[in-house]
Amino acid sequence: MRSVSVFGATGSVGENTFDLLMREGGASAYRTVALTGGRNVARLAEMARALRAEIAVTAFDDCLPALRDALAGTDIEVAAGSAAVHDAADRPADWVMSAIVGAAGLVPGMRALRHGGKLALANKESLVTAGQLLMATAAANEATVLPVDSEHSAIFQALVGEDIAAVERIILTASGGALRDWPLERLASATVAEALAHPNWSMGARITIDSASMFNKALEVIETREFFGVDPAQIEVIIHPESIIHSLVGFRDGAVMAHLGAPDMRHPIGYALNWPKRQTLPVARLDLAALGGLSFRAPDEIRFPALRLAREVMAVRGLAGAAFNAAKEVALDHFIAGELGFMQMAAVVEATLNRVSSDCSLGNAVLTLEDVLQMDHLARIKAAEAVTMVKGR
Ligand SMILES: NC(=O)C1=CN([C@@H]2O[C@H](COP(=O)(O)OP(=O)(O)OC[C@H]3O[C@@H](n4cnc5c(N)ncnc54)[C@H](OP(=O)(O)O)[C@@H]3O)[C@@H](O)[C@H]2O)C=CC1
Ligand SMILES: CC(=O)[C@@H](O)[C@H](O)COP(=O)(O)O
Ligand SMILES: [Mn+2]
Repeated sequence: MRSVSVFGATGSVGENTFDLLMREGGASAYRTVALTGGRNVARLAEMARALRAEIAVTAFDDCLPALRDALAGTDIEVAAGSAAVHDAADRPADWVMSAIVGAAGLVPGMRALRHGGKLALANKESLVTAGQLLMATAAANEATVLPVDSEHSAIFQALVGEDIAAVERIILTASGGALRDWPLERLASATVAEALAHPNWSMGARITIDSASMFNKALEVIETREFFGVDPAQIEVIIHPESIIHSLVGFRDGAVMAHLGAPDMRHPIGYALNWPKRQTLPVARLDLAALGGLSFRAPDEIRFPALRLAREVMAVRGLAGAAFNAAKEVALDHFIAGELGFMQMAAVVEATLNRVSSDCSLGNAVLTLEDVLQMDHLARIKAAEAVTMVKGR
């Protein structure tokens, strides 16, 4: 029986993963090693009972009593705290879903890779912050990293049987997010609720807001560079409001392979779960006649400064991705808390990169996980200063 673990089980990707595991037979088809969550311990306990997990872990110490109560009378182990989440990744599993949101997902994914096996990677922040290290760790341990981000799964599928050296360009599609049709001058006043109204995808709050600011696409451009090992100049972004084409690969003979499908994360998750085979998945089938047409437009980098910043980060590489992601997370926290305007998020990220690079060289090669975690910590301090500076302008 195949063994699985799901990190971030209670989130949007986690729920979709759980749905597929249950449809494919649940506890009679899979041995579930570890399930982790955050504050939603009631749901974590429900999932752990349904899949008869060996251990359920909440990332937050104060949630332990509630998790223990919810799993009383079962033989499921419980634990709490970020160290317990990391330790859960030391329990070998054949297939591990990395779906914690943010940089908090990096260490569990890295620890899981030490056992070989398959890492289904939704946590794009792992590649943005530590791409070279993560891919080297996977190679050293003969582990397979399977992309779950819809664009990267699409590219991965378009590359089956192809030589990466024959790739001329990779075209990432972007919905443009909730505010894509707003006039530029109105964006500064966008509220959290407005940024959360994604036109096509149902996702966690943080990625949904990142989608509206295009920080999500900025992270994905870097993720593409790190996962596929292509040159940044080969990566393009195109706004495709329908989110039906999930990305495209252009080859040196002029052919362009596109991956199409309904916007449903159970496709890329199911592909990673069943890889290298394909199984029947419960996703809506495309009706092209009903769709009628697909549209595209070039992204505007004034409207979406995150895309320009991603290019700058890729030019430096090294620890710049860790600083960029940490600054983005701090800026997003302040936007969600109502303390920063929508367009001020990019200003905070840019100011943070400037502040960090005046103190140390971001372009240093990433040597260890500790280097990345230290940069993450430093950039959060600098980002908090940048928030004060940007708010005072
Ligand atoms: N949602 C989507 O469709 C897609 C998501 N992704 C990526 O997948 C990842 C997950 O996204 P999504 O599912 O939307 O996120 P959600 O916010 O919906 O879920 C996040 C998960 O992480 C847990 N969590 C939150 N904070 C911490 C922490 N500090 N330590 C450990 N666990 C924590 C949450 O627990 P709890 O809720 O119990 O508090 C939850 O289980 C992100 O990296 C995102 O960019 C990529 C492509 C598509
Ligand atoms: C489903 C998925 O992979 C998300 O990352 C999605 O791509 C977000 O949509 P945007 O294209 O709006 O960023
Ligand atoms: Mn995506």
